[in-house]
Amino acid sequence: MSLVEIKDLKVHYPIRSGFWNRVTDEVPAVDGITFNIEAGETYGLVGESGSGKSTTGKSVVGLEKVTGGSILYNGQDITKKANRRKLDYNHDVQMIFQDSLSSLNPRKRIEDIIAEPLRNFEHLSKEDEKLRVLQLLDIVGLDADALYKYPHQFSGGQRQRIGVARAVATNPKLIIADEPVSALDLSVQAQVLNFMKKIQREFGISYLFISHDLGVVRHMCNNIAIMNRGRLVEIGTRDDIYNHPLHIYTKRLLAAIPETNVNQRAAHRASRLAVEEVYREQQDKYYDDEGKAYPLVAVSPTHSVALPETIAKQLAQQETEVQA
Ligand SMILES: Nc1ncnc2c1ncn2[C@@H]1O[C@H](COP(=O)(O)OP(=O)(O)OP(=O)(O)O)[C@@H](O)[C@H]1O
Repeated sequence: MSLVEIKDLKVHYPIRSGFWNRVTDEVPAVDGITFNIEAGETYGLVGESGSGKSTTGKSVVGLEKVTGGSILYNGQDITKKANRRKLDYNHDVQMIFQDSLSSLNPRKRIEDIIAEPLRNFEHLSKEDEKLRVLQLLDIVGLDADALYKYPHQFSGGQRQRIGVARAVATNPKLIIADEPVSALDLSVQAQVLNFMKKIQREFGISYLFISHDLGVVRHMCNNIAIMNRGRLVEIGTRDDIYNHPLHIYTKRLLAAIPETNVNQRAAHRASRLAVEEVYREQQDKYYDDEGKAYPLVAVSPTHSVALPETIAKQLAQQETEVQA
């Protein structure tokens, strides 16, 4: 049994209009997605802005009401409130947000911010609480004098590390990290990601790592799902996604990773243009008549792509021949 099993999850937001504010339509933000997160792994959920990643993350934490499907945590469906309570779910599952400035209360000192989940769930003595907060600061590489400061007195990278310290305070089993490093400079990104990995090793945490950037996800995730217009278009291991991508949307995301090697830039630009041309000419092949992604089809035990079966198998075959 996987730690988390997301089965045909749907979250449709109602659109209201008119004098009576009636529901006249809906936005299928998440439109039937299925994937599993194993204990101790970092699972990547990747897609452009508006593809439904954050809505998925919020549903897993229990912050979003789901329209259909289920989210099993240790085999229990946590879309039902009674199960969340029974499982102590709010203790076991925490979230890290992109915008550390707005997610940390500006009027509270760091000591109180990090201690907040401890006060909610652990009820330690004052001395033990302080020791634990100091320990957490140490783990994320911040000095003890941080205790008495406020969020605005830290850099973006340091604030994000404070967010990580708060999220791991209660030894959670799963952390939903929603674009945790997108607002940071490249060098600081690497620092925060390394802390997240270190903490994962120490505490045995699983991450659902949400990002628009396949470049960042490569360093973090063993398994990756690519999300587009509320659906999953490709699922695979890191090797499947980076070395044998099949869906044109995945190829476009890969081509959008900036090339850091100056000598490779011309080749990178040429391959990016080639992908865009395929997209322009063949995009009908990749989506159904309503412009939606097809159901996923397995082309190997680890790799699935959202295409009609014959096309999926044909593309997988071509990919194998190119590699050989
Ligand atoms: N509360 C809401 N009411 C109505 N529509 C919403 C709501 N929240 C999100 N949406 C819509 O649902 C879709 C998915 O949004 P979501 O925030 O999950 O995407 P995302 O992939 O996380 O994008 P971003 O990275 O920009 O946050 C978008 O079309 C968005 O406009």
